[in-house]
Amino acid sequence: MSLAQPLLKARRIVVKVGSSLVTNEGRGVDAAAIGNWCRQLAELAEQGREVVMVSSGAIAEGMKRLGWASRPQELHELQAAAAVGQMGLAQMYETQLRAWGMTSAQVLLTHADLADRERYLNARSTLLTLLSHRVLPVINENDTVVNDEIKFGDNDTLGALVANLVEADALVILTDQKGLYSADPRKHPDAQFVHEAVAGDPALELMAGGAGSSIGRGGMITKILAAKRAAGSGASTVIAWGREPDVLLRLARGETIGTALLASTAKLAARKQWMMDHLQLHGAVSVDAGAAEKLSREGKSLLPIGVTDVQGEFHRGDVIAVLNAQGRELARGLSNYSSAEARLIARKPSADIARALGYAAEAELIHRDNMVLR
Ligand SMILES: Nc1ncnc2c1ncn2[C@@H]1O[C@H](COP(=O)(O)OP(=O)(O)O)[C@@H](O)[C@H]1O
Ligand SMILES: N[C@@H](CCC(=O)OP(=O)(O)O)C(=O)O
Repeated sequence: MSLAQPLLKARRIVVKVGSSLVTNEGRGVDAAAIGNWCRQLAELAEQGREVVMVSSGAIAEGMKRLGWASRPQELHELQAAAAVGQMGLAQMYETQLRAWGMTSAQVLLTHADLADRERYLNARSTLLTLLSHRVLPVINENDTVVNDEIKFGDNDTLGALVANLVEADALVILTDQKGLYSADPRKHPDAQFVHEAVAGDPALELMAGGAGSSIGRGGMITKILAAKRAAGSGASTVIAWGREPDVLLRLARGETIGTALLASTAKLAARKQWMMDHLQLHGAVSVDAGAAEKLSREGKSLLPIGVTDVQGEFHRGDVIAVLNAQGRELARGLSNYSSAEARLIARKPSADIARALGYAAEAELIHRDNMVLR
């Protein structure tokens, strides 16, 4: 049986690295390890792939800089450590990526940012814009502003949410083990290696234990759940050892290293299903026959020029219906503009949006990737 190669054809990839790898088990930001991944990231970019990095390590690095031997219990102490350590992380990625000719950007996110539809769309647009400029975003949780309830808690979950956000084709989780075993290999040296499985298979959750070191947080269970979440938007996950030589390049060449957790649904179908299940209607726009034809027959985005009427009050990021001249619902999707803005730009060419509003977000009122035909 030949094994799947989730990265071989992946165009957009999210790579997550854990604290113990990034900080060499808490000894401090590991320049050699980060340099190694950055070299590979630059080569992937050279191949025309878009990569987003999700890196942990801020708390571990901050603790080292502050001279703290053990991890504090107090949340604000952890947040302070993260603020200190994030400087070192960002500096290291910036320096190493620049050495390989890459421009990097720092993005700090919280759960609340992605739960709020407007901020979700803003984060998505910013990340996609960075990628379109061939900039490599380096993401971490914004530890300064999070409390227990709204924390991602572990960066595996953040990696999966970013994969959903940018509609990545694949998520790579680099850790201190070769992949998933049938039980925690630190406690069960005879555990069997899992080469491939379907993401979301409940049997996987029984195999996975908690963190193996005092540095990492989530352990294998959060990686299994992250793979399930990433599969929700059609991305397959690979869990692999971060110190495996040329791990990213070899995965991209189709080598079967680590554990592949495969998404069973296609990317766009999964995302659209998610939209249908989660979002309620906030308003509607009527469109002319030309726009109706473009949407229904050609699967195109809805541009403001085709909009003849705007109904209800909605915000950027709300779901609205698209109606034809007879009032039949053709589609629904996420609006890039509020109802007030939509009224100002209706019937106008997209080139006039900036003049009408004083700024332009997107050329489309609803992008086709954010739209489901009825
Ligand atoms: N079934 C399993 N297979 C592999 N590793 C496991 C398993 N169950 C628990 N673990 C533990 O998970 C650890 C990796 O998680 P963690 O320490 O949080 O790393 P990271 O910092 O990379 O997120 C491994 O070192 C291992 O001890
Ligand atoms: N934002 C925290 C993330 C901690 C965390 O999730 O670590 P890990 O389980 O090693 O990915 C930090 O940078 O320290």
